Amino acid sequence: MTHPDTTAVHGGREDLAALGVHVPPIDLSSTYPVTDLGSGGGSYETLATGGRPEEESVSSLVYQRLWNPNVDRFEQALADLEHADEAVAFASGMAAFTASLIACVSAGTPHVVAVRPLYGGSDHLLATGMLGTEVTWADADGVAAAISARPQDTGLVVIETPANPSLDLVDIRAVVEAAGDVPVLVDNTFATPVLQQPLDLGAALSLHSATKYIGGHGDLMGGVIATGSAWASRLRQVRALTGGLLDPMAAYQLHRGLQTLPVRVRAQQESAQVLADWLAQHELVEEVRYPGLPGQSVPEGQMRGPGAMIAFRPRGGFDAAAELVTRCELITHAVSLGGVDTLIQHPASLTHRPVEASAKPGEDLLRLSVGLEGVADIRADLDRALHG
Ligand code: MET
Repeated sequence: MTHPDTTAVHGGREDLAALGVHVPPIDLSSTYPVTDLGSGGGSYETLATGGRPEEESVSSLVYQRLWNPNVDRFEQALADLEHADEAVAFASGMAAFTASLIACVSAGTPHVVAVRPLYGGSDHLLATGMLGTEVTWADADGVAAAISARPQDTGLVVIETPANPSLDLVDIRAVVEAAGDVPVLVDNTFATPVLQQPLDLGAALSLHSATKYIGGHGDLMGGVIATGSAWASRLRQVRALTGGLLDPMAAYQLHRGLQTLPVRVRAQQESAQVLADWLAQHELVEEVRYPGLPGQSVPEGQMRGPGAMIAFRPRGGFDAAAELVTRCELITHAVSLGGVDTLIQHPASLTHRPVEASAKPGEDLLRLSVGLEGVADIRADLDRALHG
């Protein structure tokens, strides 16, 4: 196996030289020619039920909702980085999460055990039950008990680590052990495969909002799940039938984004460590949450680095937090994360607004996504915003 940085640059590109091109050709076809009804029908059958074009029955890609070569290339590269057999990409992280939940419901196992905090949209989707799931919220320690209350119809355990927005850490191995035969889905958006490979720790599914670090430039929407072949087939069938597709142009951009993912994550992480250390000493800061700070124990062997997301509470409660975000000048006050520019936002008002009161982030908590600017400039902007 090559070094991960090499995989990031070359993954999903193995056949380009034979094609006589240096970068992937972009295929925007909505439909594909069919030679005859017998083989065309066979292709449709295979692709609409989660199969792949390599199978003998596939003579035509038939229709973009069933297959797209740019999406496939991105999926192959991402799967390699996640140490997964396959990956399945979607229109957004929420479309990816939706597909995993629909797969559970359609298998007759609609009960989901979830550990909070999760991204607010994920929490909201589970809490509404609008896809037919029923959620039990549990602590990591309570996962086994929550499953044993409904052993017949529990289809999934959902965790996010580091968690959005508070950077809480969950021990993936321990949850996998507690889950037994029930598959564990880890939202790996904050860590990226550069820092964490959930499948190596026993998880069945590693989910990303690819909009964030994988795209890395705040200019596209996408989601992806890295997993084993059986789950990949189920997810592709859900995608084909429900249409939550990743656009081919976005797939091209995400595939390109993977090439710089390791260097971006390492550089952003380096600045985040500097900023977290500085914030932790700041007279106007009450608390900093960052996996690279002392006392915030990362489960053994789980992460290769603390990442580039920081949560902190300025002194002065909600009013101080609300004022701080509007005073930032270099740092953009906006949701989303993982891009080249630094963003700050107030989760209780925005990303986690729909979360029920008892599970909502504190009203003084801010979330910072550290970008690639000079760290002294980010620090100066934060310092000015903190002092008012
Ligand atoms: N998942 C994104 C975030 O955590 C998006 C936001 S809320 C619409 O910032």
